[in-house]
Amino acid sequence: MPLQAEPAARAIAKPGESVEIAPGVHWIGALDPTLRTFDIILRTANGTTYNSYMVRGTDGVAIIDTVKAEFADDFFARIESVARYDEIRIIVLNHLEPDHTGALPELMRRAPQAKLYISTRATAMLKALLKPKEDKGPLAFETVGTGDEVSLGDRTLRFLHTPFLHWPDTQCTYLVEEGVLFSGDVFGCHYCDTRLLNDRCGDFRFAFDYYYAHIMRPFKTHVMDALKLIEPLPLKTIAPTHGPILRDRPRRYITRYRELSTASFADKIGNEERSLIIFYMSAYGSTARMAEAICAGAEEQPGLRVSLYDLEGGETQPFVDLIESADALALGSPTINGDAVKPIWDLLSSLAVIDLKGKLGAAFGSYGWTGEAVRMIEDRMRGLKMRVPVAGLRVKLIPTDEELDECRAFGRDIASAIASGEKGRVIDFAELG
Ligand SMILES: Cc1cc2nc3c(=O)[nH]c(=O)nc-3n(C[C@H](O)[C@H](O)[C@H](O)COP(=O)(O)O)c2cc1C
Repeated sequence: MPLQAEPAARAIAKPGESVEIAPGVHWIGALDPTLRTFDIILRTANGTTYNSYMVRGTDGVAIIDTVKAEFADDFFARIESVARYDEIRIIVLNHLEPDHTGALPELMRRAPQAKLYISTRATAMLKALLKPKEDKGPLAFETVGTGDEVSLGDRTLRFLHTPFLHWPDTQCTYLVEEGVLFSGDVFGCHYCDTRLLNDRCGDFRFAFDYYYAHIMRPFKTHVMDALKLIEPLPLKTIAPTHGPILRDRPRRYITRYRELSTASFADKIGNEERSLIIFYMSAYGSTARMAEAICAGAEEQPGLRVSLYDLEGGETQPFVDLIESADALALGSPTINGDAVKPIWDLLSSLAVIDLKGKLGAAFGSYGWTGEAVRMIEDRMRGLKMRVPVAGLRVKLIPTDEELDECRAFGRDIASAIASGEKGRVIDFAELG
């Protein structure tokens, strides 16, 4: 049974109408059902929504987040169906991503008396976003952190500092009296359904997990910190900025986030040993022979599990979990037209969702005349904040017996670098903020 069966039981998002999702709390967002690719990297099956909310108290109105600029007309029409602009005292921005701040400048023009509430980390971003003009006076905004509150008379908005979910400036906002958590992109997903509510719309579980995997996964440790703040809250509804509003058993989604954030592959299967994974591509077999010799050399190190994969025709996606729990990654590519081959780049780009900082990287490959691939792979590894302690190994055309000995030595050197490094890495996002 839904906890919040009324008043939204029969709600459906219609043009120009808001939807009441809890007493005095209205959805005033926008639907984008034809979208199929979001932020270049994400696919969506049936579009997305830009959820924005209005809270009415005895002492005025608050707007929580806005919508993407192209959908501003829908947003303003929905506001006008439930409030006058001169009633708006508070505008909360849970993070400043353009899909939730596109309509902000126009909202500020229509409701100039309203004050903005943002996290401290959002200050510089807000100024960059709005480019305040000296002659128009200072921006009316206040920075807030965990536990800070703002009152609407009989309604209280309390803020939770939840940085990096998934922007540095992310915060969540909790409506104390109704137990509604306005969670920003946290617990959101790209799924568009006019029925809006999780117990009424279609099955979106795949979209929920997919969104987590691509958007929240890089910030697992921050997800865990945020859950510590969110879990103790009495909750009736989670109101995210994308996808269904989670009013039916909202705690299921918190539990799911905890599951997805705690269980790394290594945690699930146990990983006492250190691990090196070698991936390679080879057109004529030379880089393959190097890879086998490197594998043999590395295997001489006790307590090191070495895996060897030919990327030919293979998918890179299944390897992402494996790489996340490995200590080191060695990539082998021949130089083809002055570059490493595409599957190697595909593998490297698929790793953007995991934290590679401090993980050990090494590169090798056969070449004919210029041999750029190895250096390029090493540069990319460093760009991903991996350590590259052993200089890359190149062999001209077919490796000789002596060169295969060098490959074995290269494998041993990688193994010793793994053995001397510390297992387990500390994720430090401070420099990003
Ligand atoms: C289409 C093609 C383009 C190539 N381009 C380069 C190149 O730009 N620079 C270079 O050093 N070698 C180049 N080579 C030579 C390969 O790197 C060399 O044959 C290497 O030994 C192949 O390694 P493999 O047996 O692991 O495939 C090229 C080879 C082919 C077939």
